[in-house]
Amino acid sequence: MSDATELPPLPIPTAGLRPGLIRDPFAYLMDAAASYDGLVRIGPAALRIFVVSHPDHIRRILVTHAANYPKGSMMRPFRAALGNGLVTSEGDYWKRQRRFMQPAFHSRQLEAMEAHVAACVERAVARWCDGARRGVPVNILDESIRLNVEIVLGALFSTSIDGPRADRLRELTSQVFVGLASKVWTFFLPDRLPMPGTTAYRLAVAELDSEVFRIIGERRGSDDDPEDLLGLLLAAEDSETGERMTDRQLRDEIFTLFMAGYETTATGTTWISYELARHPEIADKLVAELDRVASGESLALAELSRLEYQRRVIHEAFRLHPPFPIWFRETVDSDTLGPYRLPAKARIILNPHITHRDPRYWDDPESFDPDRFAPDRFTSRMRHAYYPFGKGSRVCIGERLATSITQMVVSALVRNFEFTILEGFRVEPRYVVTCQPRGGLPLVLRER
Ligand code: HEM
Repeated sequence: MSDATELPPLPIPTAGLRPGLIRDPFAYLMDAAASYDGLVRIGPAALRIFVVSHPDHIRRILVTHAANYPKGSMMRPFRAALGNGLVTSEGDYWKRQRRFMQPAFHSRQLEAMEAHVAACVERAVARWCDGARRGVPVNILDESIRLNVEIVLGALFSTSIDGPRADRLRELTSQVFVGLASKVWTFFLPDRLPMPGTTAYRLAVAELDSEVFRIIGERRGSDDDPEDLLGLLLAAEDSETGERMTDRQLRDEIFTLFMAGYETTATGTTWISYELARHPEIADKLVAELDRVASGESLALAELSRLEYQRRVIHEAFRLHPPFPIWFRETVDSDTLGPYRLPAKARIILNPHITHRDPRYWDDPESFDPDRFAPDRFTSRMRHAYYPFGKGSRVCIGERLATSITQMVVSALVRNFEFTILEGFRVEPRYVVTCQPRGGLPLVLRER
Protein backbone atom coordinates (compact mmCIF):
# COMPACT_ATOMS: atom_id res chain seq x y z
CA MET A 1 0.00 0.00 0.00
CA SER A 2 1.25 3.51 -0.80
CA ASP A 3 2.30 5.60 2.19
CA ALA A 4 1.64 8.81 0.20
CA THR A 5 -1.15 10.11 2.36
CA GLU A 6 -0.16 13.72 2.77
CA LEU A 7 -1.60 16.53 0.71
CA PRO A 8 1.06 18.71 -0.95
CA PRO A 9 2.23 21.67 1.15
CA LEU A 10 0.82 25.18 0.98
CA PRO A 11 3.23 28.00 0.23
CA ILE A 12 1.67 30.53 2.55
CA PRO A 13 -1.46 30.60 4.69
CA THR A 14 -4.12 32.07 2.39
CA ALA A 15 -7.80 32.73 2.85
CA GLY A 16 -8.46 32.96 -0.86
CA LEU A 17 -6.66 33.05 -4.17
CA ARG A 18 -4.25 35.88 -3.63
CA PRO A 19 -5.00 38.95 -5.77
CA GLY A 20 -1.40 38.50 -6.93
CA LEU A 21 -2.48 35.50 -8.99
CA ILE A 22 -4.70 37.72 -11.11
CA ARG A 23 -2.26 40.66 -11.21
CA ASP A 24 0.89 38.70 -12.02
CA PRO A 25 0.35 34.95 -12.27
CA PHE A 26 3.97 34.23 -13.16
CA ALA A 27 5.47 35.94 -10.14
CA TYR A 28 2.80 34.34 -7.95
CA LEU A 29 3.24 30.82 -9.31
CA MET A 30 7.07 31.04 -9.35
CA ASP A 31 6.95 32.30 -5.80
CA ALA A 32 4.59 29.57 -4.65
CA ALA A 33 6.62 26.84 -6.35
CA ALA A 34 10.07 28.16 -5.38
CA SER A 35 10.69 26.36 -2.14
CA TYR A 36 8.84 23.11 -2.90
CA ASP A 37 9.80 20.10 -4.90
CA GLY A 38 7.66 20.76 -7.96
CA LEU A 39 4.23 20.39 -6.31
CA VAL A 40 2.39 22.92 -4.19
CA ARG A 41 -1.20 23.64 -3.19
CA ILE A 42 -2.61 27.16 -3.55
CA GLY A 43 -5.82 28.96 -2.64
CA PRO A 44 -8.57 27.82 -0.30
CA ALA A 45 -8.78 24.06 0.40
CA ALA A 46 -12.25 23.76 -1.14
CA LEU A 47 -10.95 24.75 -4.60
CA ARG A 48 -8.31 21.92 -4.61
CA ILE A 49 -5.80 23.78 -6.80
CA PHE A 50 -2.25 22.44 -7.21
CA VAL A 51 0.70 23.82 -9.13
CA VAL A 52 2.84 21.09 -10.65
CA SER A 53 6.30 21.67 -12.13
CA HIS A 54 8.43 18.60 -11.27
CA PRO A 55 9.36 16.92 -14.61
CA ASP A 56 8.47 13.41 -13.28
CA HIS A 57 4.99 14.58 -12.29
CA ILE A 58 4.57 16.41 -15.61
CA ARG A 59 5.36 13.18 -17.43
CA ARG A 60 2.89 11.22 -15.33
CA ILE A 61 0.13 13.77 -15.93
CA LEU A 62 0.69 14.33 -19.64
CA VAL A 63 2.11 11.03 -20.83
CA THR A 64 1.91 7.86 -18.73
CA HIS A 65 -1.35 8.53 -16.82
CA ALA A 66 -2.95 11.08 -19.14
CA ALA A 67 -6.34 9.28 -19.07
CA ASN A 68 -6.67 10.23 -15.39
CA TYR A 69 -5.94 13.89 -16.20
CA PRO A 70 -8.46 15.43 -18.63
CA LYS A 71 -8.48 19.22 -19.01
CA GLY A 72 -11.20 19.74 -16.39
CA SER A 73 -13.16 22.61 -14.88
CA MET A 74 -10.53 25.37 -15.10
CA MET A 75 -11.00 25.16 -18.88
CA ARG A 76 -14.65 26.23 -18.51
CA PRO A 77 -14.07 29.81 -19.75
CA PHE A 78 -12.20 28.41 -22.77
CA ARG A 79 -15.09 26.03 -23.56
CA ALA A 80 -17.53 28.95 -23.43
CA ALA A 81 -15.57 30.72 -26.21
CA LEU A 82 -13.95 27.94 -28.23
CA GLY A 83 -16.78 25.42 -27.93
CA ASN A 84 -15.77 21.80 -28.39
CA GLY A 85 -12.68 22.27 -30.58
CA LEU A 86 -9.37 20.43 -30.47
CA VAL A 87 -7.97 22.33 -27.46
CA THR A 88 -11.04 21.81 -25.28
CA SER A 89 -12.61 18.50 -26.39
CA GLU A 90 -11.96 15.19 -24.65
CA GLY A 91 -12.15 11.43 -25.10
CA ASP A 92 -13.18 9.68 -28.31
CA TYR A 93 -14.51 12.88 -29.90
CA TRP A 94 -11.11 14.59 -29.44
CA LYS A 95 -9.29 11.49 -30.78
CA ARG A 96 -11.42 11.44 -33.91
CA GLN A 97 -11.01 15.18 -34.56
CA ARG A 98 -7.24 14.97 -34.04
CA ARG A 99 -7.08 12.11 -36.55
CA PHE A 100 -9.04 14.16 -39.11
CA MET A 101 -6.86 17.24 -38.67
CA GLN A 102 -3.39 15.74 -38.31
CA PRO A 103 -2.69 15.38 -42.08
CA ALA A 104 -3.05 19.15 -42.55
CA PHE A 105 0.03 19.61 -40.36
CA HIS A 106 2.29 17.03 -42.10
CA SER A 107 5.49 18.21 -43.75
CA ARG A 108 4.09 17.60 -47.28
CA GLN A 109 1.37 20.09 -46.44
CA LEU A 110 3.92 22.56 -45.10
CA GLU A 111 5.89 22.35 -48.34
CA ALA A 112 2.74 23.25 -50.26
CA MET A 113 2.55 26.45 -48.19
CA GLU A 114 6.11 27.52 -48.91
CA ALA A 115 5.40 30.16 -51.56
CA HIS A 116 2.52 31.59 -49.51
CA VAL A 117 4.66 31.90 -46.35
CA ALA A 118 7.56 33.44 -48.30
CA ALA A 119 5.22 36.02 -49.93
CA CYS A 120 3.73 37.02 -46.54
CA VAL A 121 7.21 37.38 -45.02
CA GLU A 122 8.38 39.45 -48.00
CA ARG A 123 5.47 41.88 -47.59
CA ALA A 124 6.23 42.21 -43.87
CA VAL A 125 9.92 42.93 -44.54
CA ALA A 126 8.89 45.66 -47.00
CA ARG A 127 6.77 47.27 -44.25
CA TRP A 128 9.63 47.03 -41.76
CA CYS A 129 12.10 48.54 -44.28
CA ASP A 130 9.72 51.44 -44.62
CA GLY A 131 9.69 51.86 -40.82
CA ALA A 132 13.48 51.68 -40.70
CA ARG A 133 13.87 54.33 -43.42
CA ARG A 134 11.43 56.69 -41.74
CA GLY A 135 12.99 56.09 -38.31
CA VAL A 136 9.67 54.82 -36.92
CA PRO A 137 9.93 51.98 -34.37
CA VAL A 138 8.28 48.74 -35.44
CA ASN A 139 6.16 46.99 -32.82
CA ILE A 140 7.30 43.46 -33.53
CA LEU A 141 4.47 41.85 -31.53
CA ASP A 142 1.75 43.61 -33.56
CA GLU A 143 3.63 43.00 -36.77
CA SER A 144 4.16 39.31 -36.04
CA ILE A 145 0.51 38.79 -35.14
CA ARG A 146 -0.57 40.45 -38.39
CA LEU A 147 1.92 38.33 -40.34
CA ASN A 148 0.77 35.13 -38.65
CA VAL A 149 -2.90 35.95 -39.28
CA GLU A 150 -2.08 36.16 -43.00
CA ILE A 151 0.07 33.02 -42.96
CA VAL A 152 -2.26 30.81 -40.91
CA LEU A 153 -5.48 31.86 -42.65
CA GLY A 154 -3.91 31.26 -46.04
CA ALA A 155 -2.22 28.03 -45.07
CA LEU A 156 -5.06 26.31 -43.24
CA PHE A 157 -8.14 27.81 -44.88
CA SER A 158 -6.82 29.09 -48.26
CA THR A 159 -8.28 32.47 -47.38
CA SER A 160 -6.47 35.63 -48.35
CA ILE A 161 -7.02 38.64 -46.20
CA ASP A 162 -6.25 42.32 -46.70
CA GLY A 163 -4.25 44.41 -44.19
CA PRO A 164 -7.17 46.17 -42.44
CA ARG A 165 -9.10 42.88 -42.04
CA ALA A 166 -5.97 41.14 -40.67
CA ASP A 167 -5.59 44.02 -38.20
CA ARG A 168 -9.22 43.69 -37.14
CA LEU A 169 -8.82 39.94 -36.58
CA ARG A 170 -5.70 40.64 -34.55
CA GLU A 171 -7.64 43.08 -32.36
CA LEU A 172 -10.51 40.64 -31.91
CA THR A 173 -8.39 37.66 -30.88
CA SER A 174 -6.42 39.88 -28.51
CA GLN A 175 -9.70 41.04 -26.90
CA VAL A 176 -10.84 37.43 -26.53
CA PHE A 177 -7.50 36.48 -24.97
CA VAL A 178 -7.64 39.37 -22.49
CA GLY A 179 -11.20 38.36 -21.55
CA LEU A 180 -10.21 34.71 -21.13
CA ALA A 181 -7.14 35.57 -19.06
CA SER A 182 -9.31 37.41 -16.54
CA LYS A 183 -11.94 34.66 -16.45
CA VAL A 184 -9.41 31.85 -15.90
CA TRP A 185 -8.77 32.73 -12.26
CA THR A 186 -12.45 33.18 -11.48
CA PHE A 187 -13.50 29.93 -13.15
CA PHE A 188 -15.55 29.01 -10.08
CA LEU A 189 -17.88 32.03 -10.50
CA PRO A 190 -20.98 31.81 -12.74
CA ASP A 191 -20.39 32.87 -16.35
CA ARG A 192 -23.16 35.43 -16.25
CA LEU A 193 -21.53 37.46 -13.47
CA PRO A 194 -20.53 40.81 -15.05
CA MET A 195 -16.76 41.33 -14.97
CA PRO A 196 -14.72 44.25 -16.27
CA GLY A 197 -14.34 43.93 -20.04
CA THR A 198 -17.12 41.33 -20.38
CA THR A 199 -19.05 43.27 -23.04
CA ALA A 200 -15.97 43.85 -25.23
CA TYR A 201 -15.12 40.17 -24.87
CA ARG A 202 -18.62 39.00 -25.87
CA LEU A 203 -18.72 41.35 -28.87
CA ALA A 204 -15.29 40.14 -29.97
CA VAL A 205 -16.40 36.48 -29.78
CA ALA A 206 -19.53 37.33 -31.82
CA GLU A 207 -17.57 39.19 -34.52
CA LEU A 208 -15.00 36.39 -34.75
CA ASP A 209 -17.87 33.92 -35.07
CA SER A 210 -19.23 35.75 -38.09
CA GLU A 211 -15.74 35.75 -39.65
CA VAL A 212 -15.52 31.97 -39.15
CA PHE A 213 -19.02 31.36 -40.59
CA ARG A 214 -18.10 33.59 -43.55
CA ILE A 215 -15.07 31.38 -44.28
CA ILE A 216 -17.21 28.21 -44.02
CA GLY A 217 -19.99 29.70 -46.18
CA GLU A 218 -17.59 30.88 -48.90
CA ARG A 219 -16.00 27.45 -49.15
CA ARG A 220 -19.32 25.60 -49.22
CA GLY A 221 -20.47 27.88 -52.03
CA SER A 222 -17.26 27.54 -54.07
CA ASP A 223 -16.30 25.01 -56.75
CA ASP A 224 -12.66 25.09 -55.63
CA ASP A 225 -11.57 22.25 -53.41
CA PRO A 226 -8.13 23.07 -51.98
CA GLU A 227 -6.36 20.35 -49.99
CA ASP A 228 -6.11 22.40 -46.82
CA LEU A 229 -7.33 21.92 -43.27
CA LEU A 230 -10.78 23.26 -44.06
CA GLY A 231 -11.03 20.82 -46.98
CA LEU A 232 -10.13 17.93 -44.66
CA LEU A 233 -12.72 19.00 -42.11
CA LEU A 234 -15.46 19.43 -44.73
CA ALA A 235 -14.74 16.01 -46.24
CA ALA A 236 -14.35 14.17 -42.90
CA GLU A 237 -16.98 11.50 -42.26
CA ASP A 238 -17.76 9.70 -39.04
CA SER A 239 -16.70 6.08 -39.63
CA GLU A 240 -19.78 4.70 -37.84
CA THR A 241 -22.57 7.05 -38.89
CA GLY A 242 -21.10 8.37 -42.16
CA GLU A 243 -22.15 11.86 -41.04
CA ARG A 244 -20.22 15.00 -41.93
CA MET A 245 -19.39 17.75 -39.44
CA THR A 246 -22.07 20.33 -38.76
CA ASP A 247 -21.37 24.05 -39.18
CA ARG A 248 -21.24 24.32 -35.40
CA GLN A 249 -18.53 21.65 -35.15
CA LEU A 250 -16.59 23.31 -37.96
CA ARG A 251 -16.96 26.67 -36.23
CA ASP A 252 -15.47 25.29 -33.00
CA GLU A 253 -12.43 23.80 -34.74
CA ILE A 254 -11.76 26.90 -36.84
CA PHE A 255 -12.31 29.32 -33.97
CA THR A 256 -9.90 27.20 -31.90
CA LEU A 257 -7.22 27.42 -34.58
CA PHE A 258 -7.73 31.19 -34.82
CA MET A 259 -7.02 31.39 -31.11
CA ALA A 260 -4.28 28.76 -30.88
CA GLY A 261 -2.62 29.49 -34.19
CA TYR A 262 -1.27 32.96 -34.59
CA GLU A 263 -0.93 34.76 -31.30
CA THR A 264 1.26 32.01 -29.76
CA THR A 265 3.62 31.93 -32.73
CA ALA A 266 3.82 35.72 -32.86
CA THR A 267 4.49 35.88 -29.12
CA GLY A 268 7.36 33.42 -29.58
CA THR A 269 8.88 35.58 -32.35
CA THR A 270 8.57 38.62 -30.12
CA TRP A 271 10.54 37.03 -27.27
CA ILE A 272 13.18 35.77 -29.68
CA SER A 273 13.52 39.34 -31.01
CA TYR A 274 13.76 40.62 -27.46
CA GLU A 275 16.68 38.31 -26.65
CA LEU A 276 18.40 39.05 -29.97
CA ALA A 277 18.08 42.80 -29.39
CA ARG A 278 19.84 42.29 -26.05
CA HIS A 279 22.46 39.97 -27.57
CA PRO A 280 23.44 41.44 -30.97
CA GLU A 281 26.47 39.10 -31.12
CA ILE A 282 24.01 36.15 -31.22
CA ALA A 283 22.04 37.85 -34.02
CA ASP A 284 25.34 38.20 -35.96
CA LYS A 285 26.01 34.48 -35.53
CA LEU A 286 22.55 33.75 -36.93
CA VAL A 287 23.33 35.88 -39.99
CA ALA A 288 26.66 34.10 -40.49
CA GLU A 289 24.92 30.72 -40.34
CA LEU A 290 22.25 31.85 -42.82
CA ASP A 291 24.95 33.06 -45.22
CA ARG A 292 26.64 29.65 -44.97
CA VAL A 293 23.52 27.49 -45.26
CA ALA A 294 20.91 29.32 -47.32
CA SER A 295 21.59 29.44 -51.02
CA GLY A 296 19.28 32.17 -52.32
CA GLU A 297 17.82 35.51 -51.36
CA SER A 298 14.76 33.92 -49.78
CA LEU A 299 14.99 30.89 -47.57
CA ALA A 300 13.61 27.52 -48.71
CA LEU A 301 11.71 25.37 -46.20
CA ALA A 302 14.09 22.49 -46.96
CA GLU A 303 16.98 24.63 -45.71
CA LEU A 304 15.46 25.25 -42.29
CA SER A 305 16.56 21.94 -40.80
CA ARG A 306 20.19 22.87 -41.50
CA LEU A 307 20.02 25.98 -39.34
CA GLU A 308 21.42 24.25 -36.28
CA TYR A 309 22.45 27.36 -34.34
CA GLN A 310 19.13 29.06 -35.07
CA ARG A 311 17.34 26.02 -33.64
CA ARG A 312 19.28 26.43 -30.38
CA VAL A 313 18.39 30.14 -30.20
CA ILE A 314 14.68 29.38 -30.63
CA HIS A 315 14.77 26.60 -28.03
CA GLU A 316 16.53 28.86 -25.55
CA ALA A 317 14.05 31.72 -26.10
CA PHE A 318 11.13 29.29 -25.62
CA ARG A 319 12.80 27.96 -22.46
CA LEU A 320 12.96 31.40 -20.83
CA HIS A 321 9.71 32.65 -22.37
CA PRO A 322 7.32 29.78 -23.17
CA PRO A 323 4.72 31.59 -25.30
CA PHE A 324 1.77 29.50 -24.04
CA PRO A 325 2.73 29.13 -20.42
CA ILE A 326 -0.23 28.00 -18.31
CA TRP A 327 -2.45 24.98 -18.93
CA PHE A 328 -4.90 23.04 -16.85
CA ARG A 329 -5.80 19.48 -15.98
CA GLU A 330 -8.03 17.80 -13.37
CA THR A 331 -7.76 14.36 -11.77
CA VAL A 332 -10.55 11.85 -12.36
CA ASP A 333 -9.42 9.52 -9.54
CA SER A 334 -7.04 10.36 -6.72
CA ASP A 335 -3.40 9.81 -7.60
CA THR A 336 0.04 9.80 -6.02
CA LEU A 337 2.73 12.23 -7.12
CA GLY A 338 6.05 11.53 -5.36
CA PRO A 339 5.36 11.52 -1.64
CA TYR A 340 2.01 13.26 -1.95
CA ARG A 341 -1.59 12.34 -2.60
CA LEU A 342 -3.81 14.29 -4.99
CA PRO A 343 -7.54 13.90 -4.34
CA ALA A 344 -10.06 13.16 -7.09
CA LYS A 345 -11.17 16.35 -8.91
CA ALA A 346 -7.89 18.06 -8.01
CA ARG A 347 -7.34 21.06 -10.29
CA ILE A 348 -3.85 21.25 -11.68
CA ILE A 349 -1.95 24.20 -13.08
CA LEU A 350 0.97 23.24 -15.31
CA ASN A 351 3.47 25.98 -15.95
CA PRO A 352 6.58 25.25 -18.02
CA HIS A 353 7.88 28.69 -17.04
CA ILE A 354 8.69 27.29 -13.57
CA THR A 355 10.30 24.03 -14.74
CA HIS A 356 12.25 25.85 -17.46
CA ARG A 357 13.90 28.10 -14.86
CA ASP A 358 14.50 25.52 -12.14
CA PRO A 359 18.21 25.51 -11.17
CA ARG A 360 18.01 21.78 -10.45
CA TYR A 361 17.76 21.15 -14.19
CA TRP A 362 19.34 24.21 -15.74
CA ASP A 363 22.73 25.79 -14.95
CA ASP A 364 22.48 29.53 -14.48
CA PRO A 365 18.82 29.35 -15.58
CA GLU A 366 18.19 33.10 -15.93
CA SER A 367 20.94 33.59 -18.52
CA PHE A 368 20.28 33.41 -22.28
CA ASP A 369 22.68 30.72 -23.48
CA PRO A 370 21.58 29.00 -26.73
CA ASP A 371 24.56 26.63 -26.61
CA ARG A 372 23.06 24.80 -23.64
CA PHE A 373 21.00 23.09 -26.41
CA ALA A 374 24.19 21.95 -28.24
CA PRO A 375 24.18 18.13 -28.52
CA ASP A 376 27.21 17.76 -26.20
CA ARG A 377 25.61 19.88 -23.45
CA PHE A 378 21.91 19.03 -23.70
CA THR A 379 21.40 16.20 -21.20
CA SER A 380 18.39 13.89 -20.87
CA ARG A 381 17.71 15.60 -17.53
CA MET A 382 17.25 18.89 -19.40
CA ARG A 383 15.14 17.25 -22.12
CA HIS A 384 12.88 15.90 -19.41
CA ALA A 385 12.45 19.44 -18.02
CA TYR A 386 11.64 21.16 -21.34
CA TYR A 387 8.10 21.24 -22.78
CA PRO A 388 7.08 24.54 -24.45
CA PHE A 389 4.74 22.66 -26.83
CA GLY A 390 3.36 20.23 -24.23
CA LYS A 391 3.91 16.49 -24.08
CA GLY A 392 2.09 13.23 -24.77
CA SER A 393 -0.92 12.75 -27.01
CA ARG A 394 -2.12 16.35 -26.54
CA VAL A 395 1.15 17.89 -27.63
CA CYS A 396 0.67 20.95 -29.85
CA ILE A 397 -0.58 19.90 -33.28
CA GLY A 398 0.92 23.08 -34.77
CA GLU A 399 4.46 22.65 -33.41
CA ARG A 400 6.07 22.03 -36.79
CA LEU A 401 4.07 24.75 -38.53
CA ALA A 402 4.87 27.23 -35.74
CA THR A 403 8.56 26.34 -35.77
CA SER A 404 8.84 26.69 -39.56
CA ILE A 405 7.04 30.04 -39.56
CA THR A 406 9.20 31.24 -36.67
CA GLN A 407 12.37 30.24 -38.49
CA MET A 408 11.29 32.03 -41.68
CA VAL A 409 10.41 35.22 -39.81
CA VAL A 410 13.50 35.27 -37.58
CA SER A 411 15.71 34.63 -40.62
CA ALA A 412 14.15 37.53 -42.50
CA LEU A 413 14.46 39.83 -39.49
CA VAL A 414 18.15 39.21 -38.73
CA ARG A 415 19.19 39.06 -42.38
CA ASN A 416 17.68 42.41 -43.18
CA PHE A 417 18.07 44.41 -39.97
CA GLU A 418 20.12 45.23 -36.93
CA PHE A 419 17.81 46.23 -34.12
CA THR A 420 17.55 47.52 -30.58
CA ILE A 421 14.64 47.96 -28.17
CA LEU A 422 13.29 51.54 -28.20
CA GLU A 423 15.21 53.46 -25.56
CA GLY A 424 13.32 53.86 -22.29
CA PHE A 425 10.78 51.11 -23.08
CA ARG A 426 10.28 48.83 -20.10
CA VAL A 427 9.63 45.19 -20.96
CA GLU A 428 7.16 43.68 -18.56
CA PRO A 429 5.58 40.23 -19.10
CA ARG A 430 1.80 40.12 -19.04
CA TYR A 431 -0.46 37.04 -18.90
CA VAL A 432 -3.11 37.16 -21.63
CA VAL A 433 -3.36 33.35 -22.07
CA THR A 434 -0.10 33.74 -23.94
CA CYS A 435 2.66 35.60 -22.10
CA GLN A 436 3.48 38.82 -23.95
CA PRO A 437 5.43 41.95 -23.17
CA ARG A 438 2.88 44.57 -22.06
CA GLY A 439 2.42 47.02 -24.94
CA GLY A 440 4.30 44.74 -27.33
CA LEU A 441 7.94 45.30 -28.23
CA PRO A 442 8.96 48.47 -30.13
CA LEU A 443 12.14 47.81 -32.08
CA VAL A 444 14.32 50.42 -33.74
CA LEU A 445 15.44 48.79 -37.01
CA ARG A 446 18.44 49.66 -39.18
CA GLU A 447 18.81 48.00 -42.55
CA ARG A 448 21.93 45.80 -42.81
C1 HEM B 1 5.14 28.97 -30.72
C2 HEM B 1 3.91 28.61 -31.01
C3 HEM B 1 3.07 27.64 -30.22
C4 HEM B 1 3.22 27.21 -28.93
C5 HEM B 1 4.29 27.58 -27.92
C6 HEM B 1 2.13 26.29 -28.67
C7 HEM B 1 1.95 25.61 -27.48
C8 HEM B 1 0.99 24.65 -27.26
C9 HEM B 1 0.87 23.86 -26.05
C10 HEM B 1 1.77 23.99 -24.84
C11 HEM B 1 -0.18 23.02 -26.21
C12 HEM B 1 -0.65 21.96 -25.22
C13 HEM B 1 -1.62 22.51 -24.20
C14 HEM B 1 -2.12 21.43 -23.24
O1 HEM B 1 -1.59 20.33 -23.19
O2 HEM B 1 -3.08 21.74 -22.52
C15 HEM B 1 -0.76 23.29 -27.52
C16 HEM B 1 -1.85 22.65 -28.05
C17 HEM B 1 -2.41 22.97 -29.25
N1 HEM B 1 -1.91 23.86 -30.20
FE1 HEM B 1 -0.23 24.93 -30.05
N2 HEM B 1 1.35 26.20 -29.79
C18 HEM B 1 1.90 26.99 -30.77
C19 HEM B 1 1.44 27.16 -32.08
C20 HEM B 1 0.34 26.55 -32.60
C21 HEM B 1 -0.13 26.68 -33.96
C22 HEM B 1 0.58 27.46 -35.07
C23 HEM B 1 -1.31 25.97 -34.05
C24 HEM B 1 -2.23 25.77 -35.23
C25 HEM B 1 -2.32 26.52 -36.26
C26 HEM B 1 -1.56 25.39 -32.74
C27 HEM B 1 -2.65 24.62 -32.43
C28 HEM B 1 -2.78 23.90 -31.25
C29 HEM B 1 -3.91 23.01 -30.99
C30 HEM B 1 -5.10 22.78 -31.91
C31 HEM B 1 -3.67 22.42 -29.74
C32 HEM B 1 -4.52 21.37 -29.04
C33 HEM B 1 -4.01 19.99 -29.44
C34 HEM B 1 -4.76 18.83 -28.82
O3 HEM B 1 -5.17 18.91 -27.67
O4 HEM B 1 -4.89 17.84 -29.54
N3 HEM B 1 -0.54 25.75 -31.89
N4 HEM B 1 -0.02 24.29 -28.14
